[in-house]
Amino acid sequence: MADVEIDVVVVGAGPAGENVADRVVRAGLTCAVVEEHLAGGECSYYACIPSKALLRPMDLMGEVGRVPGLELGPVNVSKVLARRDEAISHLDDSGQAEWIAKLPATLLRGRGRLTGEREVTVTGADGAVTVVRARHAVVLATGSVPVVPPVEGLAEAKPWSSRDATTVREVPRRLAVIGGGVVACEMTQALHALGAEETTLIVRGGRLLERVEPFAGELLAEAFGKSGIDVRFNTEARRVERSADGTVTLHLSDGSTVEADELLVATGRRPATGDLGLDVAGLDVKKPVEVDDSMRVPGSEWLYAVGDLNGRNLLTHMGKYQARVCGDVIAARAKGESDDRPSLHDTADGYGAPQVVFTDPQVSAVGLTEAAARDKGFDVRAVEYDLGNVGGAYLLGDGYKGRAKAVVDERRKVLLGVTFAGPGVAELVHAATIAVTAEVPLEKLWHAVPSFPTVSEIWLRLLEEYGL
Ligand SMILES: Cc1cc2nc3c(=O)[nH]c(=O)nc-3n(C[C@H](O)[C@H](O)[C@H](O)COP(=O)(O)OP(=O)(O)OC[C@H]3O[C@@H](n4cnc5c(N)ncnc54)[C@H](O)[C@@H]3O)c2cc1C
Ligand SMILES: NC(=O)c1ccc[n+]([C@@H]2O[C@H](COP(=O)([O-])OP(=O)(O)OC[C@H]3O[C@@H](n4cnc5c(N)ncnc54)[C@H](O)[C@@H]3O)[C@@H](O)[C@H]2O)c1
Repeated sequence: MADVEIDVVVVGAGPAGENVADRVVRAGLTCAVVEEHLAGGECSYYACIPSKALLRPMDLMGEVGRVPGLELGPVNVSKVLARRDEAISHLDDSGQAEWIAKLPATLLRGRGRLTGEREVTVTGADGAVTVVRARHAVVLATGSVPVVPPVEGLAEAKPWSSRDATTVREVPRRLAVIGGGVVACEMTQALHALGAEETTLIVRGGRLLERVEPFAGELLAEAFGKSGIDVRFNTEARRVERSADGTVTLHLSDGSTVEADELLVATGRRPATGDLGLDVAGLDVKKPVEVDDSMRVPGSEWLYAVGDLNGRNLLTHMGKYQARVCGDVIAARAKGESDDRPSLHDTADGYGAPQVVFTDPQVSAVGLTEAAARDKGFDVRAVEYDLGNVGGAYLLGDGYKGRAKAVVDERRKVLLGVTFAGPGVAELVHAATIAVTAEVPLEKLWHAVPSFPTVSEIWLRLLEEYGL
């Protein structure tokens, strides 16, 4: 048994954990990062990167289809999958391991577990055990794992998780998907475009993307329907079975059945708290690890949690933001400096994280929806505008269809949230993020003149709708 003493120990080398290491090392501390699978985490190999690589051809097909004079050729699926494989480095993390080494930080391969105050025990694949003691902080960054609902026969039918969908080698001809959130919508559309001819989406509720403004899910459902994806709202799987020839049969709550070659379950994720030794710190393994705005566990001097594990916002960019706050605050505290500088508090999560759903139409949003703002007691006024009537959008393609909505705090005259749905709206959301998080008064926003003819002219239209 080897013992290591170091300033900071990070458990989990996903985007959040890696960024904590980066920040503490930049500040002059030493750091060890514990990783049991691939350095780079879920995002790099099984989530953001492969899903977006698979969605890009569908995105371009949509664009080309809207511009007369361009021809759409057949999709070469094997080349699309080969590009996906390049994007995920063929599931080889040596590049990331090198990046960690160059920080420099120490990569410890194995499963990390809290075994005492400031102590993590790492068990390698070969059973070798290393006990690592942190002088200043232990940061947990173990991410999240998919949830499989307790439906009769579902687990036995060996459904796909998002990992199977994003690393797909052979696109099933018949695909069924359970869920109506981001993973379900993105992967349904990607796989349908890549050859899943019969695609059925089984949605428990009455709409897609239930956390964003309703019009976004409605536009997406309309596009799904047009492209031949069969969306069944207000429907649940009651029983699932897989026959000897591999066919999966879903018995649905409305009495109908769906047959498919593969079934993707995309019903959300839960924090990866299992076997992490959270009891050592008196924490409940069934819940996300609660943290304060410096990402520290309340009541602890040394334990922090960043990324999906703390349940604030399950998004890579938010995990990395939290990691920057966390790494910097650990360094400040280690040096006896003030930990009260503005950059040492997580305020962005509180505004409502920016997010892009890379479907066609894309959906991008930041801040609060109108309903959420009203629930929080704000004095709200919301304005909407049809994106198809914006010159820059119209020029992007015939029949451009989209919508935007701004939610205004009437008392302070600032934006609480903005949502866009339509082709190519991904890049619009950062301007909205600046307006929302910097609380730019509408009177000032009026002077941020959008270029003509760009889709950004939507800003002018929304402000005019508001009455400026
Ligand atoms: C299909 C899909 C697509 C997505 N697309 C996007 C997107 O486009 N944009 C976006 O912002 N977000 C996206 N997300 C969400 C994003 O993947 C996560 O928010 C992000 O990966 C969280 O980062 P993390 O560092 O907290 O955790 P992870 O990336 O999950 O990394 C955690 C790491 O910890 C390791 N680990 C776990 N337990 C232990 C242990 N006990 N010891 C040692 N190591 C351990 C794991 O092996 C893993 O490497 C997507 C998610 C899915 C499922
Ligand atoms: N582009 C992106 O930013 C992106 C892409 C993919 C995933 N993600 C992140 O990953 C996380 C996980 O995504 P997700 O789509 O799995 O989760 P989600 O929470 O977004 O959606 C889960 C869906 O499953 C449904 N559901 C839950 N339990 C169910 C049950 N028992 N039966 C039937 N339906 C059920 C919900 O109603 C919801 O529609 C999200 O928080 C998301 O932010 C982000």
